[in-house]
Amino acid sequence: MRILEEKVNVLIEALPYIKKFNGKTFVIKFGGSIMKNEEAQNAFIKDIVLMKLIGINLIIVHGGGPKISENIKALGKESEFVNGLRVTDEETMKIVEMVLSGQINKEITFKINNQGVKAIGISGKDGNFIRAIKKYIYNGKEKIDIGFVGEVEEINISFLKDLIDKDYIPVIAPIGFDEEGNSYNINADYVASAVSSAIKSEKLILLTDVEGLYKDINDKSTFISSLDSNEAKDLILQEIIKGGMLPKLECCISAIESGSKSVHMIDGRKEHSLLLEIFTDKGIGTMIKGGE
Ligand SMILES: Nc1ncnc2c1ncn2[C@@H]1O[C@H](COP(=O)(O)OP(=O)(O)O)[C@@H](O)[C@H]1O
Ligand SMILES: CC(=O)N[C@@H](CCC(=O)OP(=O)(O)O)C(=O)O
Repeated sequence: MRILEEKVNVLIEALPYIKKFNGKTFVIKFGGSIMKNEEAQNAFIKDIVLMKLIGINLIIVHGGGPKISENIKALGKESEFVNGLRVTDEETMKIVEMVLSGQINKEITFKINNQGVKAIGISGKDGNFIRAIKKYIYNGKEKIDIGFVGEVEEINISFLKDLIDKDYIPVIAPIGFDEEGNSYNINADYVASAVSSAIKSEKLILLTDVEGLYKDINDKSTFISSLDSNEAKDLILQEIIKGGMLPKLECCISAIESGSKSVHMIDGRKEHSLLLEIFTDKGIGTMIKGGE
């Protein structure tokens, strides 16, 4: 009897959120660091299907960094990163496309379609979707060339809206193009943030391999469950946030400042973390809201 009551309570707690989010659009980034966990990946697919069936429009952007590195290693080469971005020569770009567009994108898309919900896998090269420009890194003194690494210049919003209007879940591989015929490798957080900004999504949700944001990653008591974009900027200015979290947090701030209502960073290793964040009062990760 108690179990039944608990189940009913879960549904009742979710009801206002279900009403609130019906017809709204969420952009969800599925990070490569959690892809090796099969259970978490299957739970993610189920969460996506459920959210779509209750009327939320979804756009998925996926990563795949670890799998790209594995493939590069199999060729006897080492991956090289500058400021968290992969140095991408011509040969590396071919591997990036093969892994992201050819493999991971199709795997996720197929799994969603198999559950009876329509998904369509695209990269930024399909439908002129992500126009990119070459990204340089500045180290204070000079401009560093890291090859075919891009940043988003323009998102083809009407193409995206057409897919959503036809009830598809677009599943996006973070690869861009330019008019000269170049392909670009773009960090998936940047693509998710740019897509979220372009369509002014209700939520941008980044699934990663950490519970959320800590003031000090070595002290679990410093977990931050909610902050606004000004507080997030302060953490960066004070150099409290470092490493892989720095570009991620910058993406969150940029999405908020361009019109996304909220950004959530959640632990993709935890099964059904998406549902727990969206449909419970307390949530489980870090939520960033617009500044006052
Ligand atoms: N202050 C912080 N709070 C949370 N995570 C942090 C922080 N500083 C660094 N990190 C690291 O950032 C990592 C997430 O970034 P990243 O590896 O780029 O994720 P992904 O592959 O999902 O994009 C975490 O695994 C964590 O170790
Ligand atoms: C330029 C750059 O670094 N691109 C990334 C693209 C994949 C990605 O972003 O994957 P994760 O989300 O799993 O890190 C890379 O080559 O690894």
